[in-house]
Amino acid sequence: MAHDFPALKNDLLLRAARGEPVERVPVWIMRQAGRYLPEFRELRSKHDFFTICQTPELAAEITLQPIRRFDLDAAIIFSDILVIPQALGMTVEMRPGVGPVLPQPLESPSDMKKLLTPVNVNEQLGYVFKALTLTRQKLAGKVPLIGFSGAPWTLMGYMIEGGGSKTMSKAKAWLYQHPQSSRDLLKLITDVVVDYLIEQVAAGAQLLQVFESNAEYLGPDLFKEFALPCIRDICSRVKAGVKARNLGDIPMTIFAKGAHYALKEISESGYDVMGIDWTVDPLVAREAVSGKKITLQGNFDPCGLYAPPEEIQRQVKTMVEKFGKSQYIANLGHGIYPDMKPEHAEVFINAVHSH
Ligand SMILES: Cc1c2[nH]c(c1CCC(=O)O)Cc1[nH]c(c(CCC(=O)O)c1C)Cc1[nH]c(c(CCC(=O)O)c1C)Cc1[nH]c(c(CCC(=O)O)c1C)C2
Repeated sequence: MAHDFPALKNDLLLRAARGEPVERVPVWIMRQAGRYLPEFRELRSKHDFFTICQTPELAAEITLQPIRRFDLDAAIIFSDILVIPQALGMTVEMRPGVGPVLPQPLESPSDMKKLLTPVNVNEQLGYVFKALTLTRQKLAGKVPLIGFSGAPWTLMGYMIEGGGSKTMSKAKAWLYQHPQSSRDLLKLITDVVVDYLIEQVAAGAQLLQVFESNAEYLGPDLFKEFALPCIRDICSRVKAGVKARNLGDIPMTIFAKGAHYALKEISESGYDVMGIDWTVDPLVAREAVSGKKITLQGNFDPCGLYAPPEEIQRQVKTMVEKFGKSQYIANLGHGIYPDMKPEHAEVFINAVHSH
C-alpha cells in the first residue's frame, strides 16, 4: 500500500544524511516535542502518556507543536521507545515526575517465556503507523518526518530493570551470568525492531533513528559483544526490507549515547548518520570517521541551553565550525530537559541557521 503524500519542500535533513551538499546546516532537537513546551503540558494534563501515543490525532498534534513554533528542519513522531516492551506483552506505566515503570520486569531468563512472541507489529503497533501516516499528511511536506526505535540493549535494560537505572546492574548481570539467554533476548527484540522500522517507512517515515541510550553503561567489550551485532543487524535487515518492498532508500541514524569508546565501530555499522553526545569533541568524532561516508549529528550540551542567549550563539558557532557545514546535522547531545525555556531552544535553532 503506497501512500500519496504531499511533496517535500525542505529536504535539507535527508540531503545532509546522505552526505549531499546543503545550503545550510539542518537542525532538529531530540525530544523537541515534550514537557518543556506549555502546549504539550496542557494536552498531557488531559490524557495519559500512552493514550496519546495510541491516538493518532493526539500524537500527530504533539509532533506538530514544535514545528509550528520553531524553524526546525525535521519532525520526529511522538511516541516512546517503550512501546516495544508493551508489544511484547509487558506493562509499562508512565508516572509523572518518575518516568517509565515496568512493574513486572524480567527477573530471570525463565521469565522470557512470558513474552508474547512472535510480535505481529501491524496488530500490536499499528497505532504508531497510523500516527506516522496522519502526521506526514498534516506536515504537508514542510519538513521530513523521522521514525524511531530503541535499540535492543537499551530496551533489554528497561525490561530487566523495570525502569530507568543509575547503573543498569541487573541488566548487566544478565550479560555476565546468562550470556546465551541475553543473546536470545536481544535477538528476539532485534526481530521486532526490524519489522517495526520497515513498517514505519511503509507508513511514511522518511528517516529512521535508532536510540541506543543505554550504551553509556557498557564498555568496549560488552558493547562489541552484545549491543553492536544487533545495531548492525537492524541496519542491514531494515535497508534490505525497505528495498524489497520498493519503498526507496531510507537514511538511518544510530545514536549510541555514551559510546565514545566505539565511535569507529559504530561508524562502520552501516548507518548513514552517527549521533554523538556532548562528551565527545566534534574534532575527535570527525577524526574517528575520517575518510568514511558518514554524517555526524549532535552534540550541543543540553545544559548549554541554560546559558544566556549570546553565550548559546557563541557556543553554537564553535560547534558548527568544529563539525563543518557538510555531512552534518545539528542537534543536542541528548534530549532537551523539561525545565528548558522554549525561547532558549529557539535561540539554538536560529543560531544554527545563521551559519
Ligand atoms: C524520541 C522520543 C522518546 N521519548 C519521547 C520521544 C518523542 C518526542 C520527541 O523526541 O520529540 C517522548 C517522551 N517520553 C517520555 C516523555 C515524558 C513523559 C510525560 O509526559 O510524563 C516524553 C515526552 C517519558 C520517558 N521515556 C523514557 C524516559 C527516560 C527514563 C529514564 O531512563 O530515566 C522518559 C522520562 C524512555 C525513553 N524514551 C525515548 C528514549 C530515547 C531517547 C533518550 O535517550 O532520551 C528513552 C531512553 C525516546
